Amino acid sequence: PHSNAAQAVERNIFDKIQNICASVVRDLTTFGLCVVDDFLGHEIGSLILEEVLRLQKTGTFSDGQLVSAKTHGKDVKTIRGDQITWLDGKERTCRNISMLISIVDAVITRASKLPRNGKLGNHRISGRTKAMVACYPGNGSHYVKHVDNPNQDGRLITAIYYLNKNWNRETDGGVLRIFPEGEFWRDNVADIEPLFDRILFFWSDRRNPHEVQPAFTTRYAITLWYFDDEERTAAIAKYRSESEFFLQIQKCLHRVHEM
Ligand SMILES: Cc1cc(NC(=O)CCC(=O)O)nc(C)c1Br
Ligand SMILES: [Fe+3]
Repeated sequence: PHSNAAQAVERNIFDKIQNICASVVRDLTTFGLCVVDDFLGHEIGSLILEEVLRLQKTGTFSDGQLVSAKTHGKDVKTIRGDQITWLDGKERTCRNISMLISIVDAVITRASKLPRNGKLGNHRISGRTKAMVACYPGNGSHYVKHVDNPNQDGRLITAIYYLNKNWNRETDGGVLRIFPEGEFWRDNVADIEPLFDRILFFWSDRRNPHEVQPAFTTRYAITLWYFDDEERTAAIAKYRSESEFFLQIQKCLHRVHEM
């Protein structure tokens, strides 16, 4: 039962989705990345943040990966890196995160269907990963420079929604530094602050190596990866045949042992 106010919010958001799609297509095509601020508005953004904080309190986050902090080349201590949990958006306790997911789905789906546009037009996007909710503990943990999809695993677009109020890069760090390929960028980098209610889209492949600089305040983000149909189908087929291949090898080795 939607109240009039909720209906008004929903209409407002779907209006916003229209013009966000156009800028996503234009910016992805031109710059390889797209930043949209004030994506859902303060109220809905805060509801999403509350759900993430509740998830963290109820301990659903995995223990962050252990990263060794080196000083003068010596492993001095291992610190906890980002803690993550995966949501498919159907969880009853995460209605607002589910709404975020369906809104980002709507943006990506519409953007991929916009008439005659850049590279996005040639891609059919019909699937995505679950939503990865990440929390950097703010103990100086960072994320090393990497490419999300270096070997054609099917992921075309990375979408990251940030939840950090009053973020100040000078004191809090945690900037996402992207090293975009492409004419426009030359040797420049794109420093993206993980600001509250900001969403970032970028090509997941080698066009966008990126790193998270050390964060000194707890840093939350929700990431979705959208699949290019063709590449994903091929990746699954490849994976199946490879695992089939390794199963054959194992059987042979097993027989050898039995001889
Ligand atoms: C687990 C995992 C996390 C990330 N996250 C980022 O790159 C940080 C983006 C940000 O929070 O600004 N990337 C990959 C390829 C994997 Br796998
Ligand atoms: Fe990444």
